[in-house]
Amino acid sequence: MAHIFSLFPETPDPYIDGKLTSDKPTKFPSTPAFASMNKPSRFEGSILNLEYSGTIPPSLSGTFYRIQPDTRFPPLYASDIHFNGDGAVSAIRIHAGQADFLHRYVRTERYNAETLARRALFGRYRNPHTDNESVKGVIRTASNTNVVFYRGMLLAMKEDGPPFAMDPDTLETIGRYDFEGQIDAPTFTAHPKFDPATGEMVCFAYEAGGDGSDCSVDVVVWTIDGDGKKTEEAWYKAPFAGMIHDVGVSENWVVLPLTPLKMDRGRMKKGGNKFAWDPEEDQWYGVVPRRGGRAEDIVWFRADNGFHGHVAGCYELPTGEVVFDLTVADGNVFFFFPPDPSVTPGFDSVAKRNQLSSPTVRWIFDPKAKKSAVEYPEGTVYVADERVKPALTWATNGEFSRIDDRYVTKPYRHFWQAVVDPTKPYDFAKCGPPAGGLFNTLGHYTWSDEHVHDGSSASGSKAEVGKYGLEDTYFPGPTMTFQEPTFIPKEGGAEGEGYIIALLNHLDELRNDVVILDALHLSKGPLAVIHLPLKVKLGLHGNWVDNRDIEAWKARRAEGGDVGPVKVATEPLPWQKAFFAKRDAEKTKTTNGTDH
Ligand SMILES: C=Cc1ccc(O)c(OC)c1
Ligand SMILES: [Fe+2]
Repeated sequence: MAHIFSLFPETPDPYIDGKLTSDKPTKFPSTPAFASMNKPSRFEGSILNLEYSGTIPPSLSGTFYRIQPDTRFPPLYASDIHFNGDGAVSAIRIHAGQADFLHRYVRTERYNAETLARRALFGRYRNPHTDNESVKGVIRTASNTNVVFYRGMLLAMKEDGPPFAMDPDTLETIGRYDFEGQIDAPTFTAHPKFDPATGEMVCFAYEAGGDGSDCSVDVVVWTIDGDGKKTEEAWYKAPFAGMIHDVGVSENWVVLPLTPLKMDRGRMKKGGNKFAWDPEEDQWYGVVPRRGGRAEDIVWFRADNGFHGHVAGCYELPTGEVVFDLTVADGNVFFFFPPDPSVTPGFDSVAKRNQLSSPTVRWIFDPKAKKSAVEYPEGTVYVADERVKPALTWATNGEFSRIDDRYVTKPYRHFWQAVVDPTKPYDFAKCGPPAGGLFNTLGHYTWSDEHVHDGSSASGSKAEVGKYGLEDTYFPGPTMTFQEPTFIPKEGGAEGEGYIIALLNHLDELRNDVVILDALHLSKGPLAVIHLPLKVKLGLHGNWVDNRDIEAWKARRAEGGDVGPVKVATEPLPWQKAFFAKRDAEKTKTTNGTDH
């Protein structure tokens, strides 16, 4: 019998040569970027008392915030990618052994413009040359990569634009946040780091010198103190306009991993990709001082080609050297940014996609290393004379490293990852290709004593310690994958004592659960599995916020509180003012007929 839908007349494909040709498209492209676990969810809503199995630890009281890209309207280009979707935030609120759910989009400028038009107006990922004329000059960030609790607000962040502030209770968007006028750069990282010793936020931006879409090589690093005051701002030149996604922060240094994913203005103007993988380029690490940095204080270390994942820990040795741990894959993880044949002909990074390995790599940098000033077209770049090699490579094969954030800047022993274990069964028949990667396992890694440089030693037996440390994993079954694991500290507990919370993807049912595990004993399996009755989507990053912090800040942010309500940006960014001034000048010129 014919399926009932097949009785409808065939609707014409709204995409011709990959471009959207209809004002009222009725369907998303049928590409993997919009299918399976990544089919747009597009809802907002709330659920009280989610179902769950097991026991939610009664002491847990707080909210797990996480964010996902979730495209709202059929995109202007059929080849659109997951990373271009609108930011949608989930709040999993846990209290007294129960869990509630709230899910809302970030009202960015992009969101508001597209809502008015009821259709997509912004084109390809970070390429304004592909946008509808009506939105030129509008901040185009989708705020879809991280959601961070900062001084009583939630900041939704994506590295191509400024953060947007949301109410942690209602997830209502308050507006664009410019740190009360202190930061007016066009871009801002999605990975700020908080120093638990000082209460400072260390943050940075790349492609920061111009309008945020012009492939600038300028990198800026800021410190905001615990009272919200900007105390440091230092500008540096990178050797090329490439991606700097995550960052390492130690007591005195900041490490900026520059990935060989390169921007190109010419390619962008032709409507092409923002980034292209350069398999012939080095990976670079810029090391800068946390305090009093000047342009000439950066040291750029070069190493053989590699693809940076997320940072685990970063800290200093008694010698003053900086330990920096992150995953580094041996090829292009972002298959949607392939090599540009006009730059590196003959490379096909898509073919290698499913054979990449992604170990945890430790680098040890000497910030005082001998360096040379090298003249590049866009400025002087300070390059270490000696190339660097990994101090060690631990074959963890994961991504989304997280630590106990109370150990940011300090020697640490534990980290967690979403792990790819290809030796485990996978039900391809039920699930198809695993959207977002086969992260079928959660991993907890414990560095062995000789690799923890704080003079302490692990309690208990060392019998199981392998080459670099212990591995403790949880594999739930052949139809499931994980999103990023987030650590929840136990009050007063030692490093690693607490819980891991993560989204679980049911690839067969297209539904999500939220799992809570004992962080130091993943292999025992979840303490609780909270069941969402629906699919959210594949997300990026999340953070746990203790209810006491939320409540304390609510009081401080109240009218009459000691800090007062969040003050969002009131003026356009400098690049927008320049853009509108130029456009107005051009309009006046043509309407006055001064050209004739
Ligand atoms: C995971 C990395 C990453 C890097 C850049 C992005 O724009 C992004 O958007 C979701 C994600
Ligand atoms: Fe990230």
